[in-house]
Amino acid sequence: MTGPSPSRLPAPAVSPAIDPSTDSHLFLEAVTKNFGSQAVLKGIDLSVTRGGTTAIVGPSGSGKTTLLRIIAGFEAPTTGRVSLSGEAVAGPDGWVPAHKRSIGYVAQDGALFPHLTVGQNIAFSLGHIPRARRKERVAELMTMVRLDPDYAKRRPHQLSGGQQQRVALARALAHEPQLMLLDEPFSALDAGLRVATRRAIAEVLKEAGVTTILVTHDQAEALSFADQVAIMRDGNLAQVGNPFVVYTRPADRATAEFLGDAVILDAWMEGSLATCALGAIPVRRPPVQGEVVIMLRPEQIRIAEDGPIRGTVLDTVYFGPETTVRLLLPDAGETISVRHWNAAIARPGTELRLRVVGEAVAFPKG
Ligand SMILES: Nc1ncnc2c1ncn2[C@@H]1O[C@H](COP(=O)(O)OP(=O)(O)OP(=O)(O)O)[C@@H](O)[C@H]1O
Repeated sequence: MTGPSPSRLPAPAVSPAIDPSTDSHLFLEAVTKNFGSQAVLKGIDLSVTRGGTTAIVGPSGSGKTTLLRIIAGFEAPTTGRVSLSGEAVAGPDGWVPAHKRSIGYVAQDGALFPHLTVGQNIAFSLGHIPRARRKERVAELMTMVRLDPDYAKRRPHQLSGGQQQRVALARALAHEPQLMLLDEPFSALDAGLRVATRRAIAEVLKEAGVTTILVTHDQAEALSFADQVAIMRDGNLAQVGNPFVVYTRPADRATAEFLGDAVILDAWMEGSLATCALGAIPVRRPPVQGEVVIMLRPEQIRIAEDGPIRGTVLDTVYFGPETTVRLLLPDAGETISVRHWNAAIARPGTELRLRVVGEAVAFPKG
């Protein structure tokens, strides 16, 4: 058995002191926030690249909105620093008020003025340009967010939820912010509209080259929208990384389970192989040797006629494109869930053969 060498230990998910890279647009350093005796943010370090898209995702109450409000300048941090393009905007080195930070903000419900028309809502943020130019600019902004400029005469309630969110985005884009903050802007939309609106808004912001931060509690939204995902838990960032890395190599078990379905199994780590109910599975950079728990995503466990592992179907849940199949592994006495496209493959009691593809992630036990 080979012991873990220091070089094989995983790098810390969030380094304690991130250097602001030259293209860093937003830089947070050890940001904390207390409300009375409640510590809501406990030391946030985050660097956001210019023109990049970051999603802050986490369970309700983890501090996401508070962090966004600190970035916007609606709240001051208790300790720590916030810099925009290298300039201190909050903390001991300076304070720049919200309206001078070149930041746009789109709230969950869009917060449009119901008594104004769509055009007037958008023009509300156009005080800086001559009156004669405003109508034309409203039409430009509406085209930019893929809305028919004829809708300018309508009132917000005469538009769909997704269209209203695009108006809110157009209004937020009107003063040409360099940074756009989106606070759960899609959560009130139904599933289909949500995906379409999300895609449209992501495209608009990318085309405009606006750095974007999206707050969401929906992990699929975070993974699909952003090029950097920051997972927030209980006032800390549990992990920051690109969507593929955080999904396939979560920093800890809670992050693994938050980001999607996870198959968690007890295992014995020896070298780079973890022996568990599914056999010996390769693990990249095992954190320790001996007793561990390992994590696989359900899509890594394939139903295959020649698979080496036996599983007996306990039950299935049908989701349309996919069926979740719960299986008992009789040799190990453990239960796991896998996914398969063919709902007809598995009736309770059927014995299936399984094969694991790819690597598992191991976490120290306990
Ligand atoms: N102005 C405030 N005064 C006192 N407590 C506050 C204030 N704002 C937020 N909190 C508390 O801070 C904690 C984090 O709230 P926050 O809204 O940042 O969480 P969140 O992750 O955005 O949650 P959700 O997803 O439910 O919106 C909560 O316990 C909340 O009650």
